[in-house]
Amino acid sequence: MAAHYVVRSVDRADTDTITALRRAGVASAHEAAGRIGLLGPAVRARQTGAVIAGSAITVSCHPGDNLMIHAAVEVCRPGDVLVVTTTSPSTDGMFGDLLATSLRAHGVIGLVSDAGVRDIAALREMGFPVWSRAVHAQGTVKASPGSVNVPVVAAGQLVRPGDIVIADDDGVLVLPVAAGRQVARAAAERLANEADKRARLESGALGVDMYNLRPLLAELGVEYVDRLPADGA
Ligand SMILES: O=C([O-])CC(=O)C(=O)O
Ligand SMILES: [Mg+2]
Repeated sequence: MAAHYVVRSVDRADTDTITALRRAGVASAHEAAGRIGLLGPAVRARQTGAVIAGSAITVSCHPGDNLMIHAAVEVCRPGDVLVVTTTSPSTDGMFGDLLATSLRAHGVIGLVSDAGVRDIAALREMGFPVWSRAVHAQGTVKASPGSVNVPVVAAGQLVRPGDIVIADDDGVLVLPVAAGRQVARAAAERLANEADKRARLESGALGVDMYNLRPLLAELGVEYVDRLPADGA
């Protein structure tokens, strides 16, 4: 039989790095990281406007069974984000407002789940942000073993315990702790640079000039014409 573990100790990123990455948001941090780390878009925000960043507590559950989510609560620390996966695909509603209440009591700031959530109105009402593959009322049991704080794969993305999780309306990004500071710095630079670009675009500047794209378009054989040539070619 496979071994199952609840691992208590997790190496987390420092608070300043996590705060800087939350400010950057998913898209900028993802670019700054070299366009890596995103979960697939099937795991999406179930509310509007929530932005979180924290340390991953990972949970590997049997499909249709939330036993290990309950087991995970006591190893969480304030600022953590619970990342739930199942060992085969499942959209069952294994998480709802009761589990959210329990997690919040232990300082957890949000849930990322490769499975389903339910009680979505109550979750929105209480302001506990969730990113999930599905919203589905299907009930689950507490019967099968799994693990807490082992590496998992969520929506195609490897997540290790303690990884930095950033989530907002654009999706969910996961970064290794070791990369955090450098990505936070690069993201801050990007944002400063974007402020300048935004101002220029606002005043009517064209991207093709700002980014010097006209030579590239010409090199790629893109021709400017007043009307489509008669043969359409
Ligand atoms: O209890 C469950 O199975 C999941 C749920 O609905 C909750 O956490 O409120
Ligand atoms: Mg419920």
